[in-house]
Amino acid sequence: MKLALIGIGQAGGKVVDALLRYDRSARSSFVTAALAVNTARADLAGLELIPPDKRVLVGQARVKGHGVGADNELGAEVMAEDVDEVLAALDDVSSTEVDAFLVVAGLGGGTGSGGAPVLAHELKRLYTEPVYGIGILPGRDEGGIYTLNAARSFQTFVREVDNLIVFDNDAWRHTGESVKQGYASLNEELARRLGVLFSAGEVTDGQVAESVVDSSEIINTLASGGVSTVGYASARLERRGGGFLSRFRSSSSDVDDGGAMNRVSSLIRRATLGRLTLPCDVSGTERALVVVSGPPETLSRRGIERGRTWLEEETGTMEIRGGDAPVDSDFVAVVVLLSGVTSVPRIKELQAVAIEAQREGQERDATSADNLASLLDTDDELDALF
Ligand SMILES: Nc1nc2c(ncn2[C@@H]2O[C@H](COP(=O)(O)OP(=O)(O)OP(=O)(O)O)[C@@H](O)[C@H]2O)c(=O)[nH]1
Repeated sequence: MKLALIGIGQAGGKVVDALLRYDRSARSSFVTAALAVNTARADLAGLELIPPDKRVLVGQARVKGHGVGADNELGAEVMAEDVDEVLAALDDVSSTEVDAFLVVAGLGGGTGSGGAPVLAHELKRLYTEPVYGIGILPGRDEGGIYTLNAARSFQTFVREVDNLIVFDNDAWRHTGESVKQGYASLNEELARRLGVLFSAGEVTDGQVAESVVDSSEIINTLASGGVSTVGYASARLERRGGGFLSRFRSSSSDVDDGGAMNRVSSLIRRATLGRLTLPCDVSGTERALVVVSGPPETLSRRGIERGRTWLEEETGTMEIRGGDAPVDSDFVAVVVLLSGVTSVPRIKELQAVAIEAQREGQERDATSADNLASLLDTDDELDALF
């Protein structure tokens, strides 16, 4: 599947960099265009793989390249003011080369949190291709403002995109490690999962899949809308004698042997029941997609079928697509995309924060109205005196 990636804010830019790194190392070429947008000049300069002419500084007139300091209303305003500059950087991307747009942002800060929904809205207005979001939730230890930003931005972002794939930093923090210490490994983890998913169907090294996952299957799975989460599991392969290439010359009787079948079906279970990018109860899933990637002889169709049947029971949905993606690798990897998940404790928690913030805002407004009324009363009394 061919994607145009747009990373907004620091987290967004770094995740897009990580996706480019995956794309190059796996020689998968699912990235057609990659763009970084930020209000902070230094964050753009710190990126590695996004070409310098595809790094767009917005809000210069307002914040002079110094960032918006976690003010996501300001982040939204500067994006709205400078959105034409961002769209101009996408001008050379022909929509025939792109199957979808992917807008990536950390939802706890200011630039990405405020800007991503605004840009997604514009992209949807201008292009017919789907616009997906990748939203990164803050760690609980990052403080109230990050949680509040994420709570507000999440609600808007999910409305503006065709599907929001969520990564919860909090669920991925290693014990004793702050979220910041682990960013590089978190980004690599997310890039690996999305990389396997989106590179499915893109021909690598002339390998042909038995039952290809093409872009329309990814699009149909994500068409449930709402929120998605991604699971992953992999197994290292034992090298057989006769050198690396001999694995690709195995006879057809090896192709669907019991070992390969069990390996694939158990990887599908592990990917689903292991740590998801956004932990949730999988029984509230609307649609799912399974991608099994590895050397051709390890891609057992019966294993995929068995895994799909199990996933149908586990998720309660019949809308499960699946297929393989042959690659020259020492691993078999499985990605499970669970789309339209509804039973997500972390989202419920954020919604409660958003409702509470709205209630406090209304109370504050009501209190200021009361104060105003009492001031008016005083004025009336004063008027009465004179
Ligand atoms: N997974 C991941 N999360 C990140 C990364 N960098 C920052 N974050 C998270 O993203 C949120 C902050 O967003 P940033 O992207 O730094 O902020 P910004 O959008 O640049 O906005 P401002 O700095 O306020 O202008 C926090 O919750 C961070 O934990 C990263 O490289 N990977």
